[in-house]
Amino acid sequence: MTSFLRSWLSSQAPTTSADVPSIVEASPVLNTDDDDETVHGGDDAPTDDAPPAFPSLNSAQRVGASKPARTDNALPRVLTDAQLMPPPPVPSLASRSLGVPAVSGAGSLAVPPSTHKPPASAKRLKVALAPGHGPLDWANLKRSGQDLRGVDTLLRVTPAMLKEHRTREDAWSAFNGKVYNITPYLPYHPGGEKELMRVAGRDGSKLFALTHAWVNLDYMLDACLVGFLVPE
Ligand code: HEM
Repeated sequence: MTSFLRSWLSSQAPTTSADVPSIVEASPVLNTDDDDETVHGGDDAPTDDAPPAFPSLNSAQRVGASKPARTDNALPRVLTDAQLMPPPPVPSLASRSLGVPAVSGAGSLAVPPSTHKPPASAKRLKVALAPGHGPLDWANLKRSGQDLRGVDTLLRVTPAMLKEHRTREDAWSAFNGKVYNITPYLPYHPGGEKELMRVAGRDGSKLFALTHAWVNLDYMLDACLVGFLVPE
């Protein structure tokens, strides 16, 4: 196209300087020639404001647009069962692995390791109480109004008097200045009769405090109070 214009201009008769160049209306120029010459501005550029062809005539967009487009009326293709992806297998409980390796790192959802370890010293052991001899049964016995003291009135008990009551059928013991008849409580003691009989006929305050100071002895044996420990 450019070479054609040049040859055309040179073939024209020379003009005088007085000649007024005429403005030629040019239509948008589309570079459809086979040659690779391009027009980018310069004297040969089109002088009007017509936009270039868009998309370009040889663009991929125009090529794609030549394909038949789907109309709105076209129904979507329904896939058959064979064409669909098969569903995942149903997880069976039997195939689940229970031996999941434990993750010990922080933030893990794994069950933390058990802290229920047996105590280092197995000195204090509870015994199996006979049926009907649980803590509630003892509480019910105390409320029953049954005489658990074995005495008519509260006594002043000396250590010598205390020493005389040291059999299973007649056991007294002193705890923190108070003397109790421990015989009724023997079958209810969670630590067993044998342990409790260790303090029969004597002051058991020290042993009691060493064993289970948190036990509310005064409340548990209030119905068994015999008297108060006094010096000889
Ligand atoms: C008459 C006074 C006593 C009362 C009222 C009494 C009461 C109790 C109670 C309520 C328990 C259960 C504690 C618990 O579950 O935490 C217990 C346990 C026990 N008591 Fe006594 N006790 C007495 C005296 C003694 C004495 C003098 C000994 C002697 C060595 C003793 C040895 C034990 C032992 C070994 C246990 C079981 C272990 C344990 O609870 O961990 N108790 N006693």
